[in-house]
Amino acid sequence: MSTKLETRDLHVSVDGKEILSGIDLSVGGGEVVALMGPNGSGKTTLFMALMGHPRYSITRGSILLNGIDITKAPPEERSILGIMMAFQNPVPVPEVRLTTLITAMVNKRMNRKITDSPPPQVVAELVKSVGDVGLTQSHLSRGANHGFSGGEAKRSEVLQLLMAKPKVALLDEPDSGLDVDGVAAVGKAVSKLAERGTAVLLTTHQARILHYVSPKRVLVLKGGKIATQGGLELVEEIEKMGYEAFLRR
Ligand SMILES: Nc1ncnc2c1ncn2[C@@H]1O[C@H](COP(=O)(O)OP(=O)(O)OP(=O)(O)O)[C@@H](O)[C@H]1O
Repeated sequence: MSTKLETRDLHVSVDGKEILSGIDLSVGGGEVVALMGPNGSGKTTLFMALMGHPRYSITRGSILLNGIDITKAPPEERSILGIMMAFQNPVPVPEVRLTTLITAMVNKRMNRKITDSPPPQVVAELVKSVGDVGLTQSHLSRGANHGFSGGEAKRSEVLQLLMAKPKVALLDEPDSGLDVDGVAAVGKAVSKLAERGTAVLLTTHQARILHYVSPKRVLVLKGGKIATQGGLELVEEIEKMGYEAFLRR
């Protein structure tokens, strides 16, 4: 069955303050939906709520995965159901080598013991994917994201998604801090994820990555609400006008 993630009238508060006020969205397997909006409009808040972060309280509305209400599901359950997030500021995990982390995720997906050695085809795929995202084998043997440059950490997050093959991928500004080649590499990797059937929601402030991922829809958030939605033409308007004028038009 093809994946479908939906939110209905989603209201989210942080520390008692309402940040999102009635978000309705839907993203299906194989689709990319881009989320844009000025700083502070609520993009990260939406992703944290979708992941089930306990600080983000859902005060009204629901989150559905393939029609099943997961609004109250703990983060571990959402992860097991196949929802995975790449963070705006990836967290270093010095104690766990990147290769160990990726092997554990792949083993979990394949219902193997998480400490098992990966099968040869997975090793071959990992070697290729490391090259595709512009990292090197030496990054694999370092603590995950530990001492990685900003751009390397973003590439590492996308590498993890490529290998974990989640049903739903939430990418929070996957292009921030990346050089031109990095945006191309990450853009192509995100596109590959969608081609393989993952439902992709991504936030960005730049048009460039969207030319690689061809989003089905672009949603523009303002003050915790979807102000408008459409196609890539919205991105061109935002680039030309800036958010203030765009949202006033
Ligand atoms: N504990 C809190 N109390 C009050 N406001 C908060 C709290 N936590 C977050 N906010 C506010 O929620 C709003 C949404 O933040 P969020 O990080 O979701 O925005 P964003 O759209 O991802 O922004 P950016 O583009 O800058 O990454 C911001 O205005 C932020 O200051």
